[in-house]
Amino acid sequence: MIEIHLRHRQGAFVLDVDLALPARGITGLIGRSGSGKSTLFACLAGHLRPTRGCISLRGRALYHSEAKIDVPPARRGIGVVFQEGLLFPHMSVARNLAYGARNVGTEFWNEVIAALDIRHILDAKPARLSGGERQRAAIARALMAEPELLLLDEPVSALDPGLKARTLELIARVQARTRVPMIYISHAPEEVRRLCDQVVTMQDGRVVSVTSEGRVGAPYAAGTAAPELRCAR
Ligand SMILES: Nc1ncnc2c1ncn2[C@@H]1O[C@H](COP(=O)(O)OP(=O)(O)OP(=O)(O)O)[C@@H](O)[C@H]1O
Repeated sequence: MIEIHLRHRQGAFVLDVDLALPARGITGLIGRSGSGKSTLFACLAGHLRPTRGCISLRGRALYHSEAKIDVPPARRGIGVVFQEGLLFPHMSVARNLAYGARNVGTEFWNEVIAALDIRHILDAKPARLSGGERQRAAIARALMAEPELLLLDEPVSALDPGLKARTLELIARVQARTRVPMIYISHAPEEVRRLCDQVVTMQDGRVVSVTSEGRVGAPYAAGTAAPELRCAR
C-alpha cells in the first residue's frame, strides 16, 4: 500500500489528503490547475516537508511528523519524471541510464530498453532526440534506479497527439513488464482513464474521488488527531 495522511499549508493553499492506494499498476492523479497535484508529488518525493502527517510505502515510513521521520529524497526509493524529460545534456542516453542505475541486471536493463523502444538512440546525446524519445529515455533512466514507486508529472503533455498516444502505450508496456507502481499526473481525464488502473481526483487540496481499488478517507483536519494514523514508524 501507499499510505498518505497529510496536511500541508503553503500561503493560502492547504493540502489535506488521507489516502491509501495499492502499490501496483498505474494510478492517475487528475484535477484542475492549482488543485495540489504537484504539491502532493513534492511531499511524496521528499522535496517538500509537509506541515504534519505521515507517508508510508509498503509499510516503510518515509515521513512521520510525530515520530520525526523524514527520509531524504535519494533514499525514498521514489523516482520522478517531469514534463521536460530531464537528462544530462553532455552524456549519451546509455550513460544517462547508467548514471542512476544500481546493480541493475542485464535482463532488467534490456527489458526497460525494449519496452520503451530506445535501443536505437542509446548512443545519441539528448539534444539530438525528439520530444518523445527524450521522455522515453527519462522514464528509462528513472526505472534503472529500480524505484519502488515512479511519479510521472505530465510526461506526455508537451508531445503532439500521435507521439502522445505511442508514448502512453510504451508507458503501459514498461509498467506491465517491470511491475513498478506508477502515479501519473495528467490534465487529460480520457488519457488517464485509458492508461490507469485507478484514478484519484483532487480539488482545492483534497481528494474528492478515487475510482476502482483506491480508498478515500476523511481529511486529516488541523488540530485533531489523524483519524487513522496507520503509517508504519
Ligand atoms: N511555494 C509556494 N508558496 C505558496 N503557494 C504555492 C507554492 N507553490 C504552489 N503554491 C500554490 O499551491 C496550490 C497548488 O499548486 P500545485 O502546483 O500543487 O497544483 P497542481 O494541481 O499541480 O496545478 P497544475 O496542474 O497547474 O500543475 C496553488 O494554489 C499554488 O498557487
